[in-house]
Amino acid sequence: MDVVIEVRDARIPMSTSHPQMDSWIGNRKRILVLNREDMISTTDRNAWATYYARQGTKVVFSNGKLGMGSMKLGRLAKTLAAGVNVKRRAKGLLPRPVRAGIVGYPNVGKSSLINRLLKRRMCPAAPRPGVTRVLKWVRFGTDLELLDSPGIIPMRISDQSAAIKLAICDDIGERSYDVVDVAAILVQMLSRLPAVGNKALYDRYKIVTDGRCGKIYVQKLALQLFSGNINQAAFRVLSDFRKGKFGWIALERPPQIVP
Ligand SMILES: Nc1nc2c(ncn2[C@@H]2O[C@H](COP(=O)(O)OP(=O)(O)OP(=O)(O)O)[C@@H](O)[C@H]2O)c(=O)[nH]1
Repeated sequence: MDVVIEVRDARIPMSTSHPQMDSWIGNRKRILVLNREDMISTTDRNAWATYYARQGTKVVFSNGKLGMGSMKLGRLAKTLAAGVNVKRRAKGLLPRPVRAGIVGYPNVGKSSLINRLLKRRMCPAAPRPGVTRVLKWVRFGTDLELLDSPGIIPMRISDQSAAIKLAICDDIGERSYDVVDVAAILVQMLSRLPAVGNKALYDRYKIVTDGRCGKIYVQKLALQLFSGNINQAAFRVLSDFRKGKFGWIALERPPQIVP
């Protein structure tokens, strides 16, 4: 690969950053993509844009569902890797297409971004993690080749808070977490987020939060809507969050900015 396009979930850019990514990328050029930009607020987006600009990191915000950002990504990849063909020409070799590898956690939108760029459904994309299973090269025009890759997660996620956020955002498989525990933590997180708070939870479910125990809240929701089935209640809370029923909000803000 001449350039690596690392895709992260804009709702959780830190938790979707693989601890080994830097060592894998080495000296290759990198473009950081915060996908799902439609799932965060403008304030969140600006906070992340400022943070990365201060670090001197190139970042592209994108929407893999509608295509925003994909053309910019293609252009940037070609520009960053232009040096490849300068070197080839100097050696008397013919130019070749620039090779850009798209990497990142499962379900962050890698395949969707490629499909949007190509304006064709070349790579399978679906609303669940683990859809892409093999590496696949696809050609974009005459001068860019893109590599779609299966989502990668660390063997062990030692940071529990990151693991929970990955579960909440549907970026890891359902079989790897307890849906009730995760929904209970989500209720607590939402009740503390200024952009959501207890009122938004009450408006949606007509249940008052005690601000401490998310599990009791999910149990109450189960009794109210699902004949006591706590799993179904937990799924409802998670799916409401993922559908933006509490508003579009990031679960992570840049380190130096207090949420
Ligand atoms: N709302 C929204 N949905 C998106 C966006 N990008 C992708 N999606 C949706 O998210 C789901 C997952 O997208 P994929 O492109 O399959 O994700 P992936 O990273 O290739 O997933 P793996 O195959 O698990 O590695 C699909 O249902 C997409 O339609 C986005 O920017 N916004």
